[in-house]
Amino acid sequence: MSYSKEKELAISAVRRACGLTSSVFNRLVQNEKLVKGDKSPVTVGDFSAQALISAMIHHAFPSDVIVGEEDAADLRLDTSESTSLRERIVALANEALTQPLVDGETAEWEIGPGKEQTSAELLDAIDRGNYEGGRTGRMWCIDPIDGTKGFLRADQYAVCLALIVDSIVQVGVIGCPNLPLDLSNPSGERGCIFFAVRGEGAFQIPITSSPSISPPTKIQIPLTSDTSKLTFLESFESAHASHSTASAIASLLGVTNPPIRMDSQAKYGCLARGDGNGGGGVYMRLPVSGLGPTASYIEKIWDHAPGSLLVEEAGGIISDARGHPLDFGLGRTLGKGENWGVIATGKDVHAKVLEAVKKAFESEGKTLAKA
Ligand SMILES: Nc1ncnc2c1ncn2[C@@H]1O[C@H](COP(=O)(O)O)[C@@H](O)[C@H]1OP(=O)(O)O
Ligand SMILES: [Mg+2]
Ligand SMILES: [Mg+2]
Ligand SMILES: [Mg+2]
Repeated sequence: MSYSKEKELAISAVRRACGLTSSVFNRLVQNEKLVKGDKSPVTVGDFSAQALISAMIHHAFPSDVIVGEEDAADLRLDTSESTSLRERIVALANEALTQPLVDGETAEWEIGPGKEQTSAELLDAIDRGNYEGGRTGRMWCIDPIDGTKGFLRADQYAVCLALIVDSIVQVGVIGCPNLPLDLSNPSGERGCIFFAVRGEGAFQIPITSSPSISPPTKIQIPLTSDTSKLTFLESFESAHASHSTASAIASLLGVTNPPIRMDSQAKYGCLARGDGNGGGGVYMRLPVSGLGPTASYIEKIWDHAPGSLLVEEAGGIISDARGHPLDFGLGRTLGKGENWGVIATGKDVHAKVLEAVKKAFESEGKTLAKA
């Protein structure tokens, strides 16, 4: 089955959301940030980008369901703080929704100029992301700002969108407004969109372009069997993934390149296009404490769905620390006790990396057997 309409929609929604989040960053004021129940931050950028993407999906594919990170409960409160946040979010989402189409966008299913949505419609669009997930059917998955802490630091973040059909990711798009097109030239042009459709390869385009304006660049993980040439791609935030276990694994593999520490699924884009020193990369995400059923954090599907397809289509393998595939059919998360971290790398070295993970765990007194 071809997913060309879904791909076009997803790229257009992600590009618009990236424009929105970049402009929000420049105008962000302190009281536009909330702290969620899990202590993580959420901004007007997260809410308005989810409203925008969800409204576009609903307009183009009204019967599809959506799993989105954010919900509008805090925006529906009858307080002055809530009212002013709501007004900002509605204005921002409408500004992005009604922007003129760029070359290659299809007027038939874009919302487009003159079609402002009401506040109620946009709050409902955010809450349409409340779907509980599951094994069957077509389901979109939105992380409107992945790496909100990076976003607030003016560092890396990503706007992430995937289409999952019967638990398999079929389309994945990751927009990275602050990522250099060429990581080895950090002062060069910034802003990349990565995209993949299952069976069709992985691609990068500049955020300022669209696939119909300039041909996308096909990207590939470099082939190598020499693990010592690998570059580790790790969370910037040491509370999100263990830097020390990653470093022990890197030593076992003979790695000498320093790790690239970066927020968000931008790491999957860097892995897929071969950033590092030409020897391929490893996305390494292991819990800070506990493992499997005792892990300190349960991974969410929106944090890995598009990245996993990008890696597979660029010639990589993604699994947990036991080598099990990620299961996107268990609900909104990768499953409590079902997922044991995330490890993604080129297919020639994946098995060797898993061997090193096992050894590193053994020396920490942990076992990969299910308790
Ligand atoms: N305690 C945590 N452990 C692991 N990941 C977390 C934790 N808290 C938030 N996250 C999520 O980890 C992702 C950031 O990935 P990375 O660590 O690779 O930069 C984000 O999705 C972030 O949520 P959010 O989307 O709200 O920023
Ligand atoms: Mg968040
Ligand atoms: Mg996220
Ligand atoms: Mg997020």
